[in-house]
Amino acid sequence: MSETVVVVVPDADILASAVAARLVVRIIDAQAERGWASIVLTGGRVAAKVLRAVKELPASDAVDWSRIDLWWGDERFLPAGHPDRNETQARAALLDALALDPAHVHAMPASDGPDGDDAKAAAARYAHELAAAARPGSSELPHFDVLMLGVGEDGHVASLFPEHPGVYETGTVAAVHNSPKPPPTRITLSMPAIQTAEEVWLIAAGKDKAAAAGMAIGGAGPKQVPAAGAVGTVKTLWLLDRAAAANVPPRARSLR
Ligand SMILES: O=C(O)[C@H](O)[C@@H](O)[C@H](O)[C@H](O)COP(=O)(O)O
Repeated sequence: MSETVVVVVPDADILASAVAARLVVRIIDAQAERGWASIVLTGGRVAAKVLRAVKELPASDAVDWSRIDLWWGDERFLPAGHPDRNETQARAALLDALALDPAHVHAMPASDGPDGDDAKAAAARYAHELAAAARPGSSELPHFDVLMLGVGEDGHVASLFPEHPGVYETGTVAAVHNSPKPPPTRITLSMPAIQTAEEVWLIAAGKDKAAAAGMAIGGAGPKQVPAAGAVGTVKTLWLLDRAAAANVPPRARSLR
């Protein structure tokens, strides 16, 4: 049974630093335990702050960045190198400064890639890439030590939006059209894929996220508030600043 822990820190800057420190330790532990780490990145402003904080963290030098798989939970379906792509922003924030093995950095396809502007074909390609790295006992997905997610004001995670077709996806990867958050076309892990991660970390800062965090932690339905469905097999971690935690029931809070 997965446990849910809610960690509340004073502000967005401290949140980014705290998540960065937690991520580095988690990667180091995974590499000590399994010789490898597998992390799923996300997009958005908070995620970029976290990655920048990792780059500034001295302990990041304790990570063997050649022994890690990086995946994405979603991507804006734009040409390679487009500044709005989550991959572009992650590379600028951190990845280009690391001695990563390029073969283990699994960016989602771009709209000028082998499938052109066919987002459905590009989603299928990423599903195939995931399956090719599947862990023992699974035919479709690798082991994910940590899957990070930002949280939208409407309660979306990755590119799974309230009552949008993607939240009904039963496969591992879906194409998203007419996204409520621009750009309109995206690729996203499905909720069932997200739920295979050992730990799911939901990271949100600011008062505009308070409603979504409060509803998700308070037990809202995952179709209406997708963040409510983003749970890990071992742990679900809500990492919030005080403003985003304003609606979280006190009983749910734990400063661990
Ligand atoms: O591609 C995206 O936009 C993200 O994957 C999206 O799910 C993001 O994480 C949330 O919208 C939160 O974004 P902010 O942290 O910028 O509010």
